[in-house]
Amino acid sequence: MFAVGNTRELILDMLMEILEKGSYSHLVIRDVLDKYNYSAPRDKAFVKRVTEGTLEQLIRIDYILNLFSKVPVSKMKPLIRNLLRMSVYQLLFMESIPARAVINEAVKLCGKRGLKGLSGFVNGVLRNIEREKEKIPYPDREKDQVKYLSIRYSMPEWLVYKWLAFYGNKKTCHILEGLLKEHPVSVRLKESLGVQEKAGWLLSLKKAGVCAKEHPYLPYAYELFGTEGVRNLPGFSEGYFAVQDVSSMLVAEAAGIDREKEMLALDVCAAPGGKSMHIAEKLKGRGKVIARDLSEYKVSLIRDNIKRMGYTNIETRVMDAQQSEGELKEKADLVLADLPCSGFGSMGKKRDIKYRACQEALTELECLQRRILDVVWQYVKPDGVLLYSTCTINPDENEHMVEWFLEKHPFFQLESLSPFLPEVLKEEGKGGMLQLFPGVHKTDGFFLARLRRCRKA
Ligand SMILES: C[S@@+](CC[C@H](N)C(=O)[O-])C[C@H]1O[C@@H](n2cnc3c(N)ncnc32)[C@H](O)[C@@H]1O
Repeated sequence: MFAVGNTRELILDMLMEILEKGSYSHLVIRDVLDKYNYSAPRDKAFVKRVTEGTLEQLIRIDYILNLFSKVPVSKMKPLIRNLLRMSVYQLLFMESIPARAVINEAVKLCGKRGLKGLSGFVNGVLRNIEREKEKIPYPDREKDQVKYLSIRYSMPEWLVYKWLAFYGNKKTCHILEGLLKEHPVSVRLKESLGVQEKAGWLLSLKKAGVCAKEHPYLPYAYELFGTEGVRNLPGFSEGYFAVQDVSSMLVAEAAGIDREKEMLALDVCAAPGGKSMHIAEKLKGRGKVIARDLSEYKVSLIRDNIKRMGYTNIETRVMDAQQSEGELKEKADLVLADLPCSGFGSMGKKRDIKYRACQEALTELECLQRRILDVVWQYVKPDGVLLYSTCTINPDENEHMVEWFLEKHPFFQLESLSPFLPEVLKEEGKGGMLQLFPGVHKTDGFFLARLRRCRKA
């Protein structure tokens, strides 16, 4: 079990791993919480909150540190800069923790990690911030809106600039606010579960201190509050549920599966298998899903999930979606192209995405998306459906990508998503594309388009 002292040490190590070594935050946090699952829920909640919060508010925290420290954040020793960052997060955003405790623990940790000589510096910077925290001068919104929003919401300036240009002031502010709101874990409960099994699951979650709320969009979607990790929850190993954002669940809904007909669905970028499994479930054993991904490792993630959830009608394959698989030409009733993307829609859960992104990487991703789309449309039978989706809110990867595709492949047509969507989204999906935004919709940011192949090429 970890206690207060080493709880903070653990957070420091996690931040070093994520911010200095480049590991993915959601994986680091998940692995640590799984490893220390036996620890007190309060300690686990603290570790998660401080680590995620520090990442979420990093730009604002660094801005403040640069105001109060003679040494710029970029020139500090990595251990010191991350110790200061996590301490500033606690001073500014966790009122329930006495400032004295935050500062003392930081000074102690500094010495424990062999940097006793810098403990005076750490002490001084944190004390000054604590004293002045109500009077911190932020950039003037009127004079420099981009800078103001960037620091206020800890979003890189180039992204704020891009979103203001695409979406305007009001929507951009909604998105920025939405990304900073609490993001509970959402899960898809197997629709095939009986009433008693479902009631038993809800009860055992309650006993485990987890509050499960039905999501307003879909009856089998639940949001889980008060959990620091899902793998140890009741029902996980039994395969009762899959972790999936509600936006992603809409893809299998949009597939419009006719349970009377056998069908072949092909998911060309399927790992870890969330949408493939959901489609397999909707098929109810009629027909098959072929779930492909780029590497053996990625496909092993799909296999693990299929095994846990108990689906039998999914076949997995390692395959680069840029390569053509001749035997599948015009064979699939449904092709799902849930492509690698910038992931801006899931920044609320994967808090380091915003710091990793850059325009060059976006341009590369768009080229990859075009190359994949240019191959995978061929698998769609005449009269079959191609679903294109991303978990981003970047129009170049979404609406503009669909426009590009339709121009090049005019034998596809957008088809209304409305018949497949929950009531509140029907209007927005009627043109065949649906863009969901954090802070505007009750989901992560996500894009979906339904394209019908009208004839042969
Ligand atoms: C958005 S994720 C897919 C999520 C998945 N559909 C789900 O619902 O669980 C994109 C996937 O594309 C895969 N990928 C990236 N490049 C690929 C390529 N050239 N061919 C096939 N898969 C690729 C990645 O490994 C990643 O698993």
